[in-house]
Amino acid sequence: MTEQIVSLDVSDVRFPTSRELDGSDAMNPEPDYSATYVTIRTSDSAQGHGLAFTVGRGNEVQAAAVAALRPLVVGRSVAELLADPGAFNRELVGDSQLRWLGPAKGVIHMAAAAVDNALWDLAGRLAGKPVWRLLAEMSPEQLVSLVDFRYLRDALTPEEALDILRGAAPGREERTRRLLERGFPAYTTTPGWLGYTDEKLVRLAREAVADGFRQIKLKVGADAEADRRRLSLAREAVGPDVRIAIDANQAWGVAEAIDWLRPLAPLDPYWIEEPTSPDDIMGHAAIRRAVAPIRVATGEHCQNQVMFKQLLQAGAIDVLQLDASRVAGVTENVAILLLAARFGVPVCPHAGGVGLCEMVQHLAMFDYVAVSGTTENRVIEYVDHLHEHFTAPVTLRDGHYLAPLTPGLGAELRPESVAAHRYPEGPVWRELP
Ligand SMILES: C[C@H](O)[C@@H](O)[C@@H](O)[C@H](O)C(=O)O
Repeated sequence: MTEQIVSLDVSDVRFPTSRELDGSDAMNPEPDYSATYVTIRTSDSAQGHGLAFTVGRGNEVQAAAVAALRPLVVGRSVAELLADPGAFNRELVGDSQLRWLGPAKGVIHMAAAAVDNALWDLAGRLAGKPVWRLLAEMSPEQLVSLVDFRYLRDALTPEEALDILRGAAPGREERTRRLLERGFPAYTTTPGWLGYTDEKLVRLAREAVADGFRQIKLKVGADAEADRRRLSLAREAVGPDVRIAIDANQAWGVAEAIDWLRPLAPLDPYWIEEPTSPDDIMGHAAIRRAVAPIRVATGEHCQNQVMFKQLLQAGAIDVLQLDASRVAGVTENVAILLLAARFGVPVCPHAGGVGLCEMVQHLAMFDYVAVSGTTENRVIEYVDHLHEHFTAPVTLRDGHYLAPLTPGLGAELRPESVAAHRYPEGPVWRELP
């Protein structure tokens, strides 16, 4: 393989979801879903696609950050990059000038995610495999070579990572067979947005159960009395056996979270998600101790593998919600899956955004086949927004994600959708009142 990467294109694509869906939560009253959409092309005309999910105006800043990574990518040999994706990821994250903007956090880290994911998409397409399968067929040694252990060794050594992967190796084929047959369990956030009326919430909750979901999620944190009412309506609608997770999107301080959750406890919420600042590790630990048996979940705004390491070391979470575009792509997520396995904490990926369902399914499925080896207490989030814009949208059956078979990572947007939603010149935006 002598090809080179010849271009890296960045598009600012935005969907006016706040007007269409009212998909609001306590911290995002106008969530226009946006994607900083990345396409890398090789001299042989192969392509790889990645994206960073942002909300509305945030996409402007995000797109500029991805463009700043261009010199690290264009002109590089494809063979060299694919031979050692771990080394390439360390270059993206460790660039001696851009790391000043992080290091390894925020907009510049999400830019690295979009580029890393585009490279994995390219790798999957060249191999003719979906990325979950590409990863699941790599040797334990190859997988361990993806991980940057520099700041992880006190919690996870390369030897321990190898042991986890070698321990899971014998069952890989059987689990792949089961995955292809049944898919991976999902939960749905579709009924639970704050902007929905009680009637809509009840109708969508019932529909979710009829569609085979065994868990739904409700947004909370804006109005304590409304939360109690909505949770009891949802509980009545789904019955005692379907799990109801609740998500505060960082609305509370630590003591406030504990107080707010007390009257909700009799309604048996399964987990409380993002109860407080995503950076507050000790705060999450204190909330977890106070609200058990309600589980504490977080991760969609967790900046990097070092923060996840500390959340795990501090015993601060029961559920780890990795995100495809927040940390530095598939490569860093492999490290996070290994950390979670080391601590025995289930991974339930965050997917409430554009393109996240399409990407995170690969990570959860790889985890099942080759890392944790189980789907017990593991569910991938599903939200029914915007899948029609993707060339290979997710498929759900009976509350399960079916394993994707299309080569790559799934982040490719349909060219017509990009043209229509490009900001600000796309017709969808020009025609809005
Ligand atoms: C603005 C977004 O829709 C968020 O509300 C969403 O990502 C959410 O936190 C989730 O857990 O799905």
